[in-house]
Amino acid sequence: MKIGVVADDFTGASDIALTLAEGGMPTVQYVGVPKQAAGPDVQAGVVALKSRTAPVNEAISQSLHACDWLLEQGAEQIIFKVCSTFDSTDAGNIGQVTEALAERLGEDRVVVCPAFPENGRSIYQGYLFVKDQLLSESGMQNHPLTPMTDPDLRRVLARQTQWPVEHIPLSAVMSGVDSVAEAIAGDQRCMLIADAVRDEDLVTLGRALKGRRLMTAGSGLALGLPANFGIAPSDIPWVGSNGAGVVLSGSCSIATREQVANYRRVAPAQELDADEVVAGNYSLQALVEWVLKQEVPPLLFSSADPDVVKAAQAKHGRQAVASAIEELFANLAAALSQSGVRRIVVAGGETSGAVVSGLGVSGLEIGPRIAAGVPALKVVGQPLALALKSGNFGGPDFFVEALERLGNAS
Ligand SMILES: Nc1ncnc2c1ncn2[C@@H]1O[C@H](COP(=O)(O)OP(=O)(O)O)[C@@H](O)[C@H]1O
Ligand SMILES: O=C(O)[C@@H](O)C(=O)COP(=O)(O)O
Repeated sequence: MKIGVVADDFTGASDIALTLAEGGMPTVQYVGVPKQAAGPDVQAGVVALKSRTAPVNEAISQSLHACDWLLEQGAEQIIFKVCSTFDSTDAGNIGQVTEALAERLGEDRVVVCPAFPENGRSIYQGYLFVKDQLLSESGMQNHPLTPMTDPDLRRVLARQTQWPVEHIPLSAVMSGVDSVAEAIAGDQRCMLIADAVRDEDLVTLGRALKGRRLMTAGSGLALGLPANFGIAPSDIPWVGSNGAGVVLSGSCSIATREQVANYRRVAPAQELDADEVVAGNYSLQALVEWVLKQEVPPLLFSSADPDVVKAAQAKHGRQAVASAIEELFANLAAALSQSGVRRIVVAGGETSGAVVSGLGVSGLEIGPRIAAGVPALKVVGQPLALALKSGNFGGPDFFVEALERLGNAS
């Protein structure tokens, strides 16, 4: 293994796994820290955790455990994969986990760069933009678990770490590899938010990071890394899994809500109401039976507008409602797969974490892209294909495209 990734959620893990696989590295996504060694051919290992919203100490211990396993597999470089919208709260935990990993790896100066231009996430003057809007005006200010209300990543990160936070401006990045290397060099330990607005900027940063032990990043920064190991881009083979399909959507992000609205027009759909979920009023068996009798892959969704989400949270508590919905999706996925469903499209990072845990998956083979940041996935040892879609990724017809892609041969 050359590159090891500690990913703070499951959609994020498959996002960066796709970038590394497209970059030519045989890549496997692990679900949690494996008990056994990685296969001898794996060049990039991505350990998917569900630590993004975990308490700081738990996130640190899970991340260190993952890092240690990756180092044991021979990883020369560790990426702490965080969200391209820097999803976190003032309590953490990107800063604290970065500190802990840096101490473990003996790294004093850590570049932090969540930019992902292909999906509209760029960083300029330390501010994160989503397309043409500041992060805090992009809809992410309404996220159910990690509302992002401050677009200045230097301030956001400074609230999560004792380390000084510095900045690598776009002018330095555009000046090339040497100028970035100069900005990274220094005696004082710090985290450096790096500007990047184009893929070329990420490639420059990636080249300047050759030999560094740690970086904290979105999937974009991985664009430039395989080349540091002399590896060239390649096509990813795929043999799809045909059979019954379903879409499970627990994401309340803007892109997902549009995808839900569109898919409802062409397929049977059932909304899962948060109050009813918390009250335990849904029968798993009835939902499974409903899915199995549909001719077109149906949609089950709890995705709702911000005012509906806020009302449910005020009534039941933010974490309680999220956990109840995640548990229902996890149980549903397990029951559906046991009943013969072979293609599952999931929308939402936390939701994906719950679903994959419910399915009892240990590893995922990375297939070709369905959309930027979203690969087709094959479950190791099960006849099941998955798509784990980040809340804000994918075009308006993503669910149709994903179901088709999962079923097809490449
Ligand atoms: N109707 C709802 N009310 C309150 N919380 C919800 C509702 N639907 C989903 N959630 C919760 O919101 C969170 C969405 O997060 P996630 O799945 O990561 O989506 P995204 O990828 O858009 O961030 C999950 O924890 C989910 O259980
Ligand atoms: O970097 C990204 O945006 C994604 O890879 C990611 O982490 C998405 O998280 P969710 O939006 O919570 O799915």
